[in-house]
Amino acid sequence: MNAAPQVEPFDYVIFGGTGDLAMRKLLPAFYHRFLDGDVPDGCRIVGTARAQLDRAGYQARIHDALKQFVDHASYDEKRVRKFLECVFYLSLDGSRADSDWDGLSGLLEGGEDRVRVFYFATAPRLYEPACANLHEKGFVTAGSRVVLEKPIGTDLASAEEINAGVARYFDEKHIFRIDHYLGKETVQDVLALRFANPVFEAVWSGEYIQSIQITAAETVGVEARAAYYDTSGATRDMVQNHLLQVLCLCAMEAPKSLEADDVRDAKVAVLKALHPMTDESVRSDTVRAQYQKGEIAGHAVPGYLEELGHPSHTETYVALRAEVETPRWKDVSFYIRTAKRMKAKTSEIVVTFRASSSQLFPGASRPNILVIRVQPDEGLSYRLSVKDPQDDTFTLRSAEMNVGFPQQFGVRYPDSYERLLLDAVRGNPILFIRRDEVEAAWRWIGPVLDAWARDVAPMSSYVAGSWGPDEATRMLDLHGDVWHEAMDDM
Ligand SMILES: NC(=O)C1=CN([C@@H]2O[C@H](COP(=O)(O)OP(=O)(O)OC[C@H]3O[C@@H](n4cnc5c(N)ncnc54)[C@H](OP(=O)(O)O)[C@@H]3O)[C@@H](O)[C@H]2O)C=CC1
Ligand SMILES: O=C1O[C@H](COP(=O)(O)O)[C@@H](O)[C@H](O)[C@H]1O
Repeated sequence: MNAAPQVEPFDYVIFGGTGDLAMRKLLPAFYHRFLDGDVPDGCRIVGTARAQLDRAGYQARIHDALKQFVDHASYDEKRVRKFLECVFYLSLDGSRADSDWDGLSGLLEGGEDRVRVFYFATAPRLYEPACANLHEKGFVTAGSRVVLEKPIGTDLASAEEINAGVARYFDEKHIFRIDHYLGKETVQDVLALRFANPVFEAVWSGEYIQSIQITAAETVGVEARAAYYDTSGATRDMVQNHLLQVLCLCAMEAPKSLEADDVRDAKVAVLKALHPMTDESVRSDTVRAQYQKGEIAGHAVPGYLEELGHPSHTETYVALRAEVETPRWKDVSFYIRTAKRMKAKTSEIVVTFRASSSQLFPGASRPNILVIRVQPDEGLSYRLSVKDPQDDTFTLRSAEMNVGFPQQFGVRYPDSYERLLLDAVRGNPILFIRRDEVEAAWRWIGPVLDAWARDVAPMSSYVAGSWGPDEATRMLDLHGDVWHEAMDDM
């Protein structure tokens, strides 16, 4: 049962309402919230983009998108038609003052206090001019707020510029910088696991933990998003935002409370405690690579450069080793890895504990390993040592405790956007990123990107459908660690 407060009717304006994100994620997420009764009568969802399209044409596109992206069990033709009644479309160029802002006024309901969310599902260069127009045309009211998609900028300077630009028109408390990884239930579970379970709370430090790996592996290539991706790469697309946020949740000290700013203070403290990257550490502690042609699930797939059709220095794979310089994390390696065209789609956090110091079973026990399966198959597993039942001596054997959350709770695990879209309506910022977090993350990752741009470390390659380049295996080997997929041999 949802314990969050019911919302009053709201207006939600999606800039970029015809784009990939809106069709694949935002509108299906709204449909799910509608099914749950969280989009009450009187709500308006207004898609905007420059394309000339009428309302019926837009509704037809969404209809197709819901057929494609909503799971079979949740798709109900009658409910879809009802949901589409609250959807409108306006051809609007957010960057132009002479665009149809009056038309937008005409589509919105209510007065000053009605919640109006302006969601920017567009390239970040639109954020400031569109905010300026919203301000100029009188849309900035007590109940209005903006949601900004990532990436905020391509480096620290551009992020600062975008943040400052938006801040001219909206207070920080009305700016919701979305990071959909924070909306994932299993990412939020990191807090519950760490701070609601004394067993884990007690061992969550370098005294017991040897390393923490955070992986987001995808089987897809860059496909229709090639133009965007080639200017971004895996590090800007996934590490600067999603994976550093996950690292913060794994490494932070207990926040004073679950108030948004206490949690954000605790996260930003981690970002500031990351050991700065130098050219030397970029050489030893980073690996970047591009996929070459290969096979995924029995299908031949082209290499990145073939897919792109031109030369490129953009990485589709990145692995990094980071250190958090706080007493809690002395001598602990944090590994972050993400890539396209890997062997399997999986996002997970893998905690490797130090070997037991007990003399009773010298050298016999394998490390305990905790795996938080972010997606798919959301859940937890814990590998521990038990006595081998087939041996009369005290020989040890590994056993696994495994919890699958959807099975345990008998619920569908929602897409992260379902939670985040409504949190913006409720004005609850806990799962959104504060300005200083974005900038601290760029401050840390920037030197890696700069060093790569100067070719301080080489670009490697990996076969599509593999677990990445050998260089990444060697990077861990130097610290006595192995990637999760190779741990069965540990
Ligand atoms: N797609 C994804 O999976 C993810 C995307 N994001 C981020 O979301 C944002 C959007 O991505 P995505 O949907 O893939 O991009 P798309 O290129 O698919 O869509 C961009 C949208 O913006 C509209 N648009 C462009 N210029 C303007 C303008 N001046 N005024 C109003 N609308 C405009 C386009 O329509 P038109 O050209 O008709 O104006 C289109 O609807 C990006 O910042 C991306 O990084 C973040 C996470 C995941
Ligand atoms: O933000 C992004 O995330 C997706 C991966 O999200 P996930 O929830 O499926 O793990 C990634 O494909 C995309 O390139 C990136 O922009």
